Amino acid sequence: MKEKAKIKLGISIGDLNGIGGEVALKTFEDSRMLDFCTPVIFASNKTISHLKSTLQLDIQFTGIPEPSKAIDGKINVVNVWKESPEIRFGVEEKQAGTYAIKSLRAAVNALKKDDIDVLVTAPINKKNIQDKDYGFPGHTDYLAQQLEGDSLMFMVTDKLKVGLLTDHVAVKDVADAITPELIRKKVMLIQQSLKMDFGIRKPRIAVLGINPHSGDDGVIGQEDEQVMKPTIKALFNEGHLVYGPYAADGFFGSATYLQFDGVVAAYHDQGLIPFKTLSFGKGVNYTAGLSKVRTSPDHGTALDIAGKGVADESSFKEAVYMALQIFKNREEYRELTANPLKKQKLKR
Ligand SMILES: NC(=O)c1ccc[n+]([C@@H]2O[C@H](COP(=O)([O-])OP(=O)(O)OC[C@H]3O[C@@H](n4cnc5c(N)ncnc54)[C@H](O)[C@@H]3O)[C@@H](O)[C@H]2O)c1
Ligand SMILES: N[C@H](C(=O)O)[C@H](O)COP(=O)(O)O
Repeated sequence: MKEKAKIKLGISIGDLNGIGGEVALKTFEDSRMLDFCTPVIFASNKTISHLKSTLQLDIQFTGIPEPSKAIDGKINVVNVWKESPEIRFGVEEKQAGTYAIKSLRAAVNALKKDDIDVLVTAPINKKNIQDKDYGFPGHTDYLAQQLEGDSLMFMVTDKLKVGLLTDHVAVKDVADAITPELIRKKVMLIQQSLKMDFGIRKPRIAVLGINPHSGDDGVIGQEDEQVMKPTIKALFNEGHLVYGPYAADGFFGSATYLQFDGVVAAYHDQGLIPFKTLSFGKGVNYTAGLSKVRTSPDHGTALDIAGKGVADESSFKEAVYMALQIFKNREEYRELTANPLKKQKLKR
């Protein structure tokens, strides 16, 4: 029987002065990882050689002329640039951001052309990536523009999956941004992702309130009364297993989150502080809702430890596993939903 082709996993290298290259390469120091996928790193042979020797990494890689030529069983490197940009670990500077975006653009182009199947992004610095051609606060917004679908910032582990109503939005703009339409759209994206990407048939979803104590019946702000409650009730009445709004502090403090398959947080830090506190190093940042799969570790560029060889690659490894699992789950979901009768097993 013909062996199924390995999933091609693209990697954008992130900020060159940060820990992205280190955690990505450390992940593939364990050659067993090549049994699960074929990695394709978007950077250059010289840059990867430099990282390898400076950080004393035990990897072998192969330069390939283009992503479609990736070889199974190898760590493939595409030459996105020919020059050797200086790597100055720990330094926040424009040049590192420029190369991060070159790598990301090349990887996303390959993803769109199906030269790679999934993408794992190493962290970028939001300030030094800004220029006239790239005006996004992070990967999520760029991918939303480049790929089909509506994006959702979804932070995931086995036990906790937190999706955001508003992601890279300034706190002063959060309340105005949260409308019944937005809540409905994001809740539906979370529900669909839990079904299609994580194989949960009837997901239970909790929504967190915007204000302290979900507003205490209108004593502290009106948003929970006027926007959150009626929208959640309407969704529930339509048959969706959506509950809330829950006061965020007690919800996490009492571990109520364990009773739900997904949690909807109103804004970035409401969701990401508990998420990272509970699972830093094991969590994955997944961009749900789009036509292609992109994951990322749960940390940033960590300039304070860059180049020291002490960065922990666990979350990057989880991001790799999760991208592969979601890709497979989506294939299975497509098969099942394309012809639901075909797969049913008759019980006699
Ligand atoms: N996916 C992404 O591109 C992404 C994600 C988060 C933050 N960022 C960006 O990264 C930059 C720095 O952000 P930050 O300082 O808030 O967060 P950070 O995650 O980079 O660092 C926070 C702390 O955690 C430590 N840390 C992070 N990853 C680690 C690892 N793998 N092993 C050991 N220690 C680790 C750091 O040393 C630091 O002390 C910002 O520009 C931010 O926007 C990017
Ligand atoms: N909020 C994300 C986190 O803390 O992990 C991070 O900034 C990355 O965002 P993008 O995936 O949009 O780059």
